[in-house]
Amino acid sequence: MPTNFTSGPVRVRVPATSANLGPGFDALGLALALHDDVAAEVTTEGVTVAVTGQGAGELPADDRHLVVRAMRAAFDILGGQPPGLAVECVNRIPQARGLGSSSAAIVAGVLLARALVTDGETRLDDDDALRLAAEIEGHPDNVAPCLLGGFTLAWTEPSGARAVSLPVADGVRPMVFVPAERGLTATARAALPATVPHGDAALNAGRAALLVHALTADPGLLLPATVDRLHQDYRAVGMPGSAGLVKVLRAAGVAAVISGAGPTVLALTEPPGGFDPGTGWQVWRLDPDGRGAQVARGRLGHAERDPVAAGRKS
Ligand SMILES: Nc1ncnc2c1ncn2[C@@H]1O[C@H](COP(=O)(O)OP(=O)(O)O)[C@@H](O)[C@H]1O
Ligand SMILES: N[C@@H](CCOP(=O)(O)O)C(=O)O
Repeated sequence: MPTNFTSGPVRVRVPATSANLGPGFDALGLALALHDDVAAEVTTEGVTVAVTGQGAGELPADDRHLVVRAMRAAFDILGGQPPGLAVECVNRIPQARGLGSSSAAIVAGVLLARALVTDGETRLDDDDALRLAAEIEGHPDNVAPCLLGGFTLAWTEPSGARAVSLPVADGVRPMVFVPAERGLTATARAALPATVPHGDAALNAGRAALLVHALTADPGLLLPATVDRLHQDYRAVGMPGSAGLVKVLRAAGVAAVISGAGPTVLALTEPPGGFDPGTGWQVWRLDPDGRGAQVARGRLGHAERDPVAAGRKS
C-alpha cells in the first residue's frame, strides 16, 4: 500500500536517560526530566536540519544526522520515503556523556516518521518502535526509558527488544555530575572484556534484582543495590575523574554510579549537604521522567524553544 504523508509539522519531546544504573548493564534504565525537542515536516525535496543547543554547529545538517537516519529507517518500514524533509532540533541533553543523547535522537526520529504517515501507528506500533530504536542503537537500555518513561527493564528476544516500565519510588533523588570531556559509548563498549568471572556475574545478577526492589519500593537499599562488577571498573581507566567521583560519593553513603557508558556520574540519593565535587562538573538535579517520549502536532513553540528549561532543577 502506498504511503500517505500528513501535511504540516509534528513534534516530539524526548527525555534523557541513564542506563545500567550500576549492575543492570544493557538492561536497566531511568528516564530523566531533561529533554530534547524535535520537529519535522515533509517537504517537496531535499533534507534540512536546524540544530540549536547541544551539538549546534557540530552535527551534520543532512542525511547523516542521527534523527534523519532513524526517520529513514522508520520510513522504510512504514512503506516509503517522503520527497523531502525539514527537521528542527532544540537539544538540551549533553552529547557523548552517558545521558542517552543518541537514543533520544533515534527515538525522536522513529516517532516523528511514524507521526508523519497517516496510518503510521497501524504500520509501526509501539512494540515495533521499541524494536526498531533498539536495533539502531545496538542495545535497548536507553531507548526503553526514553520511549516509555520511568524505570525500565529491557531485554532482547530473537524477535527483538522488549521492555516494561515501573514507577520510581518517592525518595529516589537523581543528580547528575556532567564533566566537560566527552566519551563515546562505542569506545567504552570496546573496553569491556569478552568474558567475566562467574562470581562477578553472580554478584551483578543479585544486585540488579535488588535494584528493582530498591528503586520501586525501598530507596534505603540503593547503596548495596548499585554495586557492579561487569563494566565500571573496566572503563575506569578511560574516565579516571568520574571513577574517582563515584568512589568518593559511595564512601559518603551516596548510591552513585557511572551513568550509561559515562563519563557522567549519576547519584540516585542526595549527597551530604555542602558536598563539593571539585571543579569541572556541571551538577543538575533531575527528577525521574514518568511519561517518556511525547508526540504532538504542530511546530515547536515558545516552551519547546527555551534553551535551558524542560525539567532541569538546578
Ligand atoms: N541530538 C542528536 N542529534 C544528532 N546526533 C546525535 C544527537 N545526540 C547524539 N548524537 C550522535 O550520537 C553521538 C553520541 O552518542 P553516544 O556515544 O551513544 O553518547 P550518549 O551517551 O550521549 O548517547 C554523538 O557524537 C552524535 O554523533
Ligand atoms: N549499556 C550501555 C549504555 C550506554 O548508554 P549511553 O547513554 O552512554 O549511550 C553501555 O554501558 O554501553
